[in-house]
Amino acid sequence: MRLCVPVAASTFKEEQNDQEKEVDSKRKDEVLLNVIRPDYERPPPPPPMEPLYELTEDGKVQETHEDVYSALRDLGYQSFRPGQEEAIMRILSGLSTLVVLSTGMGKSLCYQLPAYLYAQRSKCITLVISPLVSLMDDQLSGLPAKLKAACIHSNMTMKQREAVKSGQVCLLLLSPEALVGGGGSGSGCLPSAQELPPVAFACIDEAHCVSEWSHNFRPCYLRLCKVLRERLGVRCLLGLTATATLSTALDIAKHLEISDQAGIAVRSAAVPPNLNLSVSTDREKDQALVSLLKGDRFGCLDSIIVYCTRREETVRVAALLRTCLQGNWVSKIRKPLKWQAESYHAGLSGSERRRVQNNFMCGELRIVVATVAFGMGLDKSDVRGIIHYNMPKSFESYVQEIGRAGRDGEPAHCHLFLDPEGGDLHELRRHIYADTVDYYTVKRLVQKVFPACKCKQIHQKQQELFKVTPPSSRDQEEERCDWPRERVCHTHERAIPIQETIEALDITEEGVETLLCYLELHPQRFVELLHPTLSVCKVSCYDGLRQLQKITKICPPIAVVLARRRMAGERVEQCDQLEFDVVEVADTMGWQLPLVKRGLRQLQWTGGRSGVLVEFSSPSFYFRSYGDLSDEEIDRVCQFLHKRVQDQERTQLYQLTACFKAFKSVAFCSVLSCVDDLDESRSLQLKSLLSEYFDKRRDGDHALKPFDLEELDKYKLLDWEDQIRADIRSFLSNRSDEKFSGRAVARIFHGIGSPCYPAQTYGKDRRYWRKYIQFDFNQLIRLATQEIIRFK
Ligand SMILES: Nc1ncnc2c1ncn2[C@@H]1O[C@H](COP(=O)(O)OP(=O)(O)OP(=O)(O)O)[C@@H](O)[C@H]1O
Repeated sequence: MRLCVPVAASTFKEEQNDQEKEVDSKRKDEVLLNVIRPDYERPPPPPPMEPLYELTEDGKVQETHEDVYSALRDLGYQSFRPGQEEAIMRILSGLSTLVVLSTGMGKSLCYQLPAYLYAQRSKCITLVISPLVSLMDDQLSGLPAKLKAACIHSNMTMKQREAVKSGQVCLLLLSPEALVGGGGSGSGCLPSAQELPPVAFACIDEAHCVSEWSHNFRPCYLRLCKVLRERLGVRCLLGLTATATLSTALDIAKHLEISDQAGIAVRSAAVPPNLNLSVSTDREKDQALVSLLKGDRFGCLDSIIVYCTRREETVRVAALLRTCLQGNWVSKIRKPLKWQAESYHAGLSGSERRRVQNNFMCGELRIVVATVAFGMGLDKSDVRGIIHYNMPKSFESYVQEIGRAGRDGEPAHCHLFLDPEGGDLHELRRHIYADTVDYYTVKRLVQKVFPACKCKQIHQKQQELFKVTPPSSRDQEEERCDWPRERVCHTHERAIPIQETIEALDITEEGVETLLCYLELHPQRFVELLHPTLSVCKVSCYDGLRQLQKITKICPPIAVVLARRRMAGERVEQCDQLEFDVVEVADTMGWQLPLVKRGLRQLQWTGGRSGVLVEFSSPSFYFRSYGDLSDEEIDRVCQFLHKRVQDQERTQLYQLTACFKAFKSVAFCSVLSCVDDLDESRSLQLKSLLSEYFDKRRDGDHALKPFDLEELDKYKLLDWEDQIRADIRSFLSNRSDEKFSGRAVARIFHGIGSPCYPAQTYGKDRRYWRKYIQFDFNQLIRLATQEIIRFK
């Protein structure tokens, strides 16, 4: 916490002496509560590294130097692929850059070559932030021999850590979590900025996760750029992604602070030319799939991935294929039956998943029937076919998934089965609704995030004390403008327990984190997110009451906790155990949390084993937030958050619907029209629809026009309203001892599990679970809310 009351650190000692002189205990408590240490300043980040090449006088990137070509040869390549040279020269000139290139087009070289050249000039390191820890080892082994690299993980040996610190590696791979949690906060595994060699630049792989408008926004990614700049002093950032619409690319560029148009280095065609695409709307999908795999186009292909949305379906379809493709000859050799098709999903054990993946990688397994869990970072260049048994959730996902075929540039085939009734559409809409929250929930979270502080009263008292005329004119002026330019409160550190919040609000951890991120992204920076921490401290004194009194004298945080309890009227003399929110105590005192925690832990060891046990528990969201927001401002914050959630929902519905319509427009009624020959013109038509989608700038108008959705809703709520209401009433009376919100009921009728209403429990009652999946979710909420009110 910043200063609330200007009392210097030395004053604390004086006040402590006062305590020892046994002054009136009430006075002591007040003193303790007002003790503030000077504000803690984080060590400044190291200065950014000088770029290898200066810009020309007119601010342009220089011509490519001979050193760069020679480095290219050192890494085993003869020439650049499109886009690589521009991106590499920008990074070597210290300019942040975003590279949007299809899968397999060679994005990795854009960080490998500059990392190599920077490390040749001086001892330095390049950070590569990659989302999947499980893939890092594969990534390491695939690097050119000349690049010394390491990856950060929790079980790194001392020797490996030392190698990183002493600059023996030039590339360091790490997950976003390892970065955001490390480098100064003390909780991650990345050495702090002071221990690391200078960072040449940082590369963010899968950079679309940075954009809140992306199909795959990950809250942790948002904090990356901030941490890289503020803690590690990195100025030059390289973003890599294969799937970003122009809008998303521009948004990522904003996060990377790329100001010039040239910063978005390359945008290749959304779909590589060697992929041949087709779509069909067969009613008998199983039969159609078997016909496709027996036909001329797919029958001779060796490596095929079939994507399904649901895990159970992957198992069923794999079994179907094993049966139906029995005795079917494939291209080169007749494979033993068990290698024909296997399923893969995140619910399988690690060893089972590895077995399937390895068999597929070495060409012994022909078909993997998988959920999207399969294929991320798959380094198999000769996958020849991708079949979507269900529709993907967006164009981005589609492009990413088909991009796993034909990475060697040879022709590959992709087919999508589209449910003509829109069944997949309803299934996918459930996932979107699962993430949304209502205004009431938003408000409850906001109240937890911005509890009122006393800064305003203290400030007013100070002004009265020093007879400062209140700056009424300034206040009035501030009232007129949108938000106050300066706040009396300089924010406080707070923690809200993760599990308790999830249960109280019935939102997932990721959902809460996303809302907190939106608050951080707001121009007012309402919160500053810190790495999650254990916020509850329990101190137990085995030697009884007197021991607690004794440690009060040597541990100011304990003294503060007791003082506050005494002031609240509690009889603390009887205590031999204390439990408190350590974040709140540290904030009240203006002390750094790690210092307070360390001090408390040391109580266990004062003079050998002390008979004091100190335990920390309750993993919590940890952040700084204001405490002086007025009621009206709190309402505005809620409105802002709720609108953001609704916009996000509309964007995703837009993407989903746009996807469905586009696929439908190029679909054959039956797969038989494309089992043997490809219809080139329809394949090109779909590619151009995809390009149009990726190139179109939506200028914040992500919203779906209402009629777009209604058009797709075959089932009109009005025709079914009485039946739905009756079912809601029956559900409520069957569970009359439980409390439900309209949203909770709508989720159950859509088959969406949530922390308080899990699928494992509520999914068992098939009378209600998933019953009205085809109806509009928001209308179901409305009906359910009305019935709940009537039911009361
Ligand atoms: N300039 C080049 N000349 C020849 N081959 C190259 C060149 N650049 C990259 N490659 C090769 O292209 C293949 C794909 O490269 P890379 O893995 O970097 O693609 P990517 O765009 O990162 O793909 P993904 O999106 O799947 O991660 C690799 O085998 C790599 O060696």
